[in-house]
Amino acid sequence: MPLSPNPYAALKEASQYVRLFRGKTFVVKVGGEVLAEPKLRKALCEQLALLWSFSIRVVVVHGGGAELDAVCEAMHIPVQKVAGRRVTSPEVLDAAKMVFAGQVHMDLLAELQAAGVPAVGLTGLDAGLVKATRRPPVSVVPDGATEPQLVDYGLVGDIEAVDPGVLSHLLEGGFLPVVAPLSGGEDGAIYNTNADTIAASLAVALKAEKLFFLLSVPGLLKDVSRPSSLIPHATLAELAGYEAKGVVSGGMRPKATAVKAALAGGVPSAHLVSGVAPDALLAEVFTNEGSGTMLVPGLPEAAPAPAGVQP
Ligand SMILES: Nc1ncnc2c1ncn2[C@@H]1O[C@H](COP(=O)(O)OP(=O)(O)O)[C@@H](O)[C@H]1O
Ligand SMILES: CC(=O)N[C@@H](CCC(=O)OP(=O)(O)O)C(=O)O
Repeated sequence: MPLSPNPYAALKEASQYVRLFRGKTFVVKVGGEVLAEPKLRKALCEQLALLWSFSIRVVVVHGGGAELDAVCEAMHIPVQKVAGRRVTSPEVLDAAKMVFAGQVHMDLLAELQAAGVPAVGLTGLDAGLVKATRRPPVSVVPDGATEPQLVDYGLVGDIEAVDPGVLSHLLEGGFLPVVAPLSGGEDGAIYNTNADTIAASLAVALKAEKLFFLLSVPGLLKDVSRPSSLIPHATLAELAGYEAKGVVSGGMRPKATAVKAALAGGVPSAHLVSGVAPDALLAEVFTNEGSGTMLVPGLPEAAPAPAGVQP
């Protein structure tokens, strides 16, 4: 929903949220089309720059799954995903290092610099930010199946601990950290860890006010083929209901798990927002109506009504 057409009313509406969120931490996960398409990436970085300029402490976690698929295909490396997570052979991990800590990472940093933001790039290995152990074979129900199957995800890291110290230092210094989805093992190993999972763990460790997932779709949809079936609010219980009905599939599965972990870990709200619709992130932060799906642990509270402005 756009802000009021009256510029002063719009300013008043937004200023309530600016006051509310100044000095608070937002973790923003960016993936999919938003990363790949230069115009969308630029538009996203301009929105992030605005949040940063209002003294909101922003941490970006990026994915790059689609870019890694393309590189693997070009290198004739098989691509296999189960329940939205990648099976990672040593060859896939080598490509993941190039894509996640290289191409995707640099392009995002360059665009943030262009938007006037002092962005600093890190992976989960920097200063022990994301510590992981290799995932043992696990029982998973693949999309469309009813029976679980034993899956060995290979060099995929399950997060054991996060040490957000380096992020806190950067945020204190006014920098905007950008984290790539690679994690480190005790033994010097490097693992591939889903970016949604890293974003949720960092949001909990940083006591973030909000966790955002920017998507190619408008938010959580009742029917993934109908963008108009957007679910504007959901509680954890309602999310569990949608999962049970099979509404949540593919890349939305790790996101649903990440949302549950973040809310259970004390993050007050998680937001599934379009990275494609113009200024959808700003609309989610600065308007009463929002633009995507807001997920909260219990019943959604009424949005704080700005004094003097009708919701
Ligand atoms: N109920 C749902 N609502 C919205 N998207 C869904 C739903 N179920 C499955 N999806 C799929 O999940 C995708 C989001 O995950 P993904 O594309 O992996 O994002 P990213 O690459 O940003 O992590 C959507 O593009 C959509 O195809
Ligand atoms: C283990 C696992 O699935 N890792 C992900 C990490 C990248 C990611 O999460 O990218 P998106 O957010 O763009 O999907 C992968 O290899 O695709």
